[in-house]
Amino acid sequence: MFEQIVAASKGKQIVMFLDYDGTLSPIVEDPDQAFMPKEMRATVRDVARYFPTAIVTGRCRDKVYSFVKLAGLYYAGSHGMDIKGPSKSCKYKKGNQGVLFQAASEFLPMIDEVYKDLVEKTKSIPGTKVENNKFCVSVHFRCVDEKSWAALAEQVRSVLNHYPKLELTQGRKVLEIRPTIKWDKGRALEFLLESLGYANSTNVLPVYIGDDRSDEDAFKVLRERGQGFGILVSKLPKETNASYSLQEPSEVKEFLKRLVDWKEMSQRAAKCA
Ligand SMILES: O=P(O)(O)OC[C@H]1O[C@H](O[C@H]2O[C@H](CO)[C@@H](O)[C@H](O)[C@H]2O)[C@H](O)[C@@H](O)[C@@H]1O
Repeated sequence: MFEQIVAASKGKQIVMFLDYDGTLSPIVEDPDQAFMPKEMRATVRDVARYFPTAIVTGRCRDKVYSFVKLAGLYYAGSHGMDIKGPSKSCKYKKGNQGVLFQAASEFLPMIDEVYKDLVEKTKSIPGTKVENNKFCVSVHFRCVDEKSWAALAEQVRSVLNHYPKLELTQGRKVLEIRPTIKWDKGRALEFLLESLGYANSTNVLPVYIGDDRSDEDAFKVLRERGQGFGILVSKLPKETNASYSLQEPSEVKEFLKRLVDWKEMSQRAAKCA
């Protein structure tokens, strides 16, 4: 896989898109404890030195920033509905990037309301955790007894019946509630490529690494564009639109390190030539 990606990048700018949970940080029981290992942070910092890099996540943007803590990156939170450019000087950044795009601002009051309703409705089911991700809400059932999963899903659906403008999708032991707008991680990827000046460019090679169903929207965009590569992080074989796979975050780190080493070496070689 590494060799193919490097070969395909000849004469092109690699742009890196990285999902957070299950990709940069191992899955843990408590979503508030999903810290990014130090070595991964250092690796992502190096990646961003050589390639425009974006974190694309279902999390609230501020929350994921509190885990990643790197200023030179793009952050697309709430499944890409909340996009911000690098906060420190960056060679790819055009002017003061600030908030670049918020796809669902009018949904904020509704999301706050549904969050409160879900907390109230699910509090009787032990282990449930409801997370407010600003433009979407996650209802976690990783710590819920399997016997109660159906009851929990039923409670969530009963709340959502009052919100026809919100929809339900499922991730890794999590029910995700989001606005029914035509926006997802795939659209966010396209938006970011455009913001970086690569809208219809053939001189770009986007690489998207992710582990969950919502990442499939981005893999699909890459496949349809016939451009770049999706890399699925999974221990098990799965139906996917990704081109390649890695088993776990530690393999993601090794792949990213290799990419940085290769870039450093080729820049050194170019200087000596
Ligand atoms: O797009 P992502 O960055 O992958 O976000 C998807 C969900 O990730 C988080 O939940 C997942 O990771 C948790 C921590 O390891 C784990 O406890 C949970 O079971 C996983 O589903 C995040 O907390 C959710 O809000 C995101 O929707």
